[in-house]
Amino acid sequence: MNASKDDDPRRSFPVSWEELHRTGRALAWRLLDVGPFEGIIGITRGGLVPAAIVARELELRMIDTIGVSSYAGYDGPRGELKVVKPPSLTQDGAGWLIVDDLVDTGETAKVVRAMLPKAHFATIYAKPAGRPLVDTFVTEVSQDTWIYFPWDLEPRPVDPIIGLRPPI
Ligand SMILES: O=P(O)(O)OC[C@H]1O[C@H](OP(=O)(O)OP(=O)(O)O)[C@H](O)[C@@H]1O
Ligand SMILES: O=c1[nH]c(=O)c2nc[nH]c2[nH]1
Ligand SMILES: [Mg+2]
Repeated sequence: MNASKDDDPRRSFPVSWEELHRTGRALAWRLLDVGPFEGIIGITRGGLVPAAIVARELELRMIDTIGVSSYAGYDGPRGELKVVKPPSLTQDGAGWLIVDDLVDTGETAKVVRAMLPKAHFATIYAKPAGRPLVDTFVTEVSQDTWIYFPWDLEPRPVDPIIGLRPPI
């Protein structure tokens, strides 16, 4: 089953800024053995913060983006993937690093890899369906998990867990 934010997936995986930073740095450590890279291409928008973390750690200053849009609106259903901003790079991507926050179904990765087939594709998180499309990632979560990134969260009061217990 593929999770979506509209489905109430079985598992939710909220990520704090600190955790994202730590796991982004862990990704940079893994990429150290793969590079050096000419530069980095962030997949907007989710790949922008991870790309900034990796660029800082690997001292990459050539930064490009690919803009991919897949939802009709914030809460709309997932629509057809559209490349709203192609990469500036006109070659096959050899020597370049592509960074996104996660692969889920792998559809975004497929579109991006078709544009730059020789680039190295890295994400912080991977779900099983997308995993074969990623060259390097750090943390795998199950397909029915929805990852909540810190830019999509705000701290809120919650009821005590005991109150959530169903009545006997
Ligand atoms: O493997 P997939 O099923 O294609 O899903 C992964 C993509 O979905 C999310 O982006 P989204 O299209 O929601 O846009 P955003 O990065 O602008 O939030 C995420 O940032 C990945 O890019
Ligand atoms: O914030 C997100 N969390 C996810 O788990 C996910 N899967 C696709 N797109 C996603 N966006
Ligand atoms: Mg994205």
